[in-house]
Amino acid sequence: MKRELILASQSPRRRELLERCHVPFRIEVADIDEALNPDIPLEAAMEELAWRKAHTVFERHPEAVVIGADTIVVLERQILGKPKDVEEAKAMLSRLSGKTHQVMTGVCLLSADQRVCFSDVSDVEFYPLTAEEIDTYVATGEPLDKAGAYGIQGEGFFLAKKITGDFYSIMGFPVARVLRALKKFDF
Ligand SMILES: Cc1cn([C@H]2C[C@H](O)[C@@H](COP(=O)(O)OP(=O)(O)OP(=O)(O)O)O2)c(=O)[nH]c1=O
Repeated sequence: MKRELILASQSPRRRELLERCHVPFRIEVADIDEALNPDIPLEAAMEELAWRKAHTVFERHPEAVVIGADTIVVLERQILGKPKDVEEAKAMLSRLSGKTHQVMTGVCLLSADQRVCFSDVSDVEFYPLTAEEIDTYVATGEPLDKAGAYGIQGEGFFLAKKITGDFYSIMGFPVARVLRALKKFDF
């Protein structure tokens, strides 16, 4: 039996990257509390959060294959999520300036008979940023819906000096790894 594929994400980046896989899918957003479990290692907590997103939608469609994902930025063991306003975006970028941080993405694929969850970590080194560069970038509006207040794929291209890891995972979706994991599912 062929199953329907559902992406449980409102992220336009995840939709765009899954579209590259040439597999039919639709989107249904899981509106959940995105708090991370502080009692387990961060990688495991990211996988659990991705699982919660996928499972919320899977409960409504138990015949489907559902994908959930979540992305955070980690600087010196502190988590940077999405900035709540322009001031917080500027503060986040000032903290990231001249340093190396991690971008962690948790992914979970779920069906009635299978569950594949993993997390993927990349290192990103930023150039030292001037206050003017930060102000100009924040004025584009791009940082506000993004973990760590930047989008490497967009106007934020000028921030990073070095990336070690999967570029697409930094965008929010390690698409090659997801496609490989999807091959185990019948849909
Ligand atoms: C670091 C970084 C993050 N991001 C984005 C990816 C994610 O959309 C966002 C992190 O927020 P998430 O909570 O992972 O995702 P979301 O709220 O956009 O969607 P949903 O919860 O429904 O799945 O930051 C970029 O687009 N580029 C980058 O370089």
